[in-house]
Amino acid sequence: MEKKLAFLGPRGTFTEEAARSLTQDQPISLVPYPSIIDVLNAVSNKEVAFGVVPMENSIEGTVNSTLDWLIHEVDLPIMAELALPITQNLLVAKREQPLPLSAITKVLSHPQAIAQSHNFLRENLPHAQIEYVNSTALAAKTVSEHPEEPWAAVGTRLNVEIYPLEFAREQIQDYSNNYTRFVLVGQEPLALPASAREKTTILVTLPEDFPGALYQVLAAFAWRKVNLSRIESRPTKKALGSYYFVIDIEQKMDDVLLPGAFAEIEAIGCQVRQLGTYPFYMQKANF
Ligand SMILES: O=C(O)C(=O)C[C@]1(C(=O)O)C=C[C@@H](O)C=C1
Repeated sequence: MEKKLAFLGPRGTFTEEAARSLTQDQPISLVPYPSIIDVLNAVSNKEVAFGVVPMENSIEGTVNSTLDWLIHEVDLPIMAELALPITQNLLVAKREQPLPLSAITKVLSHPQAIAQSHNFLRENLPHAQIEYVNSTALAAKTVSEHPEEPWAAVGTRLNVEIYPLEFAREQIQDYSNNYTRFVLVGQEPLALPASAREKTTILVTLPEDFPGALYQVLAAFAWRKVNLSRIESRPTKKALGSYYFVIDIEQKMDDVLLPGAFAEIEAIGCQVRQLGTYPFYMQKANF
């Protein structure tokens, strides 16, 4: 039976692009889900074997719902990561007379996409109301279904091929070097292409009232010359001021260095949980 992969839908999201790229040529059917949480729950409940969700954007930072759900609500390994170049476009329903920017009353999109285009929107559409929705493609679909309304969506080029839409303006993101990292999670192994870069992500909980604990955690990696590429704190949700540290390590899990570092960190009273050890891919931009 063909395996299924859940992605943040509807059709036409950046997440769909990432999912297609990660599963090229494999007999896997892609199924859209309405939210990041629905994707992760579908994998966790074994409705589908795999899921792809956004994890971090180079302009706006971490997608908190992804990280928090992986930490608190489901226990799914990260199996791969893909960084995709992101270009945002202003899309309007196809009509006989083009809609001038000054006539647009409402702009719909995902909060990350709006945040990536703040300057453009403030300068060109200062009077338009902003409406946040679950994905860029949902915004695009909604705008295409209401051609009578002077609305616009911020989203991918792919939407113009899927829905009856046209470009009001192309490439409206505030910074050209805009990337989003997407992660593949799953319940079973998947054959993935080899990659020159591998990563391991861990979650570290510090003991209370231990001065210098974070310093010691970092020291365990530093003296082993293990490269870290991200350290992020997220609330444990148990008390104000209590945090987890999510750490990305630039190598895959091995038998010596990382177990040694984790044992050293645990010896000072920290807890270490592995969120995944996986290949990392990066798609080149043609901005
Ligand atoms: O709405 C989409 O198209 C998504 O795939 C989500 C998402 C995100 O959550 O960051 C993905 C990439 C872009 O950064 C904007 C939105």
